[in-house]
Amino acid sequence: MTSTAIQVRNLRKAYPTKVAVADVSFDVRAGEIFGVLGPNGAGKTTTVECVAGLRQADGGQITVLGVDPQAHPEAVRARVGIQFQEIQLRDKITVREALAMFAAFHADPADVDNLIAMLGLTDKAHARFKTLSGGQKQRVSIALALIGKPDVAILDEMTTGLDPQARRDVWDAIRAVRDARTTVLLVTHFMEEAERLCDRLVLLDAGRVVAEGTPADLIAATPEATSLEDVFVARTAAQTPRHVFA
Ligand SMILES: Nc1ncnc2c1ncn2[C@@H]1O[C@H](COP(=O)(O)OP(=O)(O)OP(=O)(O)O)[C@@H](O)[C@H]1O
Repeated sequence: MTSTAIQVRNLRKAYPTKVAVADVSFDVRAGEIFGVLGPNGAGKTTTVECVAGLRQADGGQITVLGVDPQAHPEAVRARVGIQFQEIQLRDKITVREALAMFAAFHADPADVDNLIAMLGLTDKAHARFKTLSGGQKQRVSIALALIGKPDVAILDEMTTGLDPQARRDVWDAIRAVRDARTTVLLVTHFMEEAERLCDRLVLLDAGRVVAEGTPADLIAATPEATSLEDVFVARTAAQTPRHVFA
């Protein structure tokens, strides 16, 4: 039987001027790649920040690996790897040094060189962080999320700024992570990424769930849709596909 890694029930989060998450519920099964999709401002980042215990929700219940991240954020963060959109590292540190430094914070870290190879950074292992391209820095941030061998990895816009080949390399790496039994919660704007990579996904719009299922199920359930992008346009208030990539 497949177990549930993450359960979100009736999540609500309002900022002083905006209800970011009105009512969001979904289940993520252990060992799957689960996507959180939606137009700009749909509440994706706020949702995953609440799941990670980085933000206090106003209502609803969340469990991650059986633990409430709102009540016990430290316990959840010990088992969850989070990719930060902007990583701050000293300019002179090398890729390998950075990963080794973060590995030292964990009792049973991943092998630094394997992780570097998995993310296609072997020839940059001894390069200083400041000399890396945006895409290479992005891959370092993914490696840092995985260094503690987390049971759950939360990746927010992980391939933004990557060229098509680098994006495909990262997809392969994420599949390898999933195949090694890590559950992956993925926020993405890229419909092709979601279609190819996600086992299941939830589509948010204006802080609510408008669709949930496998990419194939969602396409089949939407009249005249032949791609996830068609589903996105049909089910959200996004006016044109261009909005998706804004
Ligand atoms: N700290 C904050 N204070 C006030 N409003 C915020 C804050 N963070 C987010 N918001 C607003 O809440 C809404 C949801 O934001 P959130 O970042 O969760 O959406 P998102 O789906 O991740 O958007 P994007 O795709 O643009 O990153 C947006 O309207 C955003 O402007």
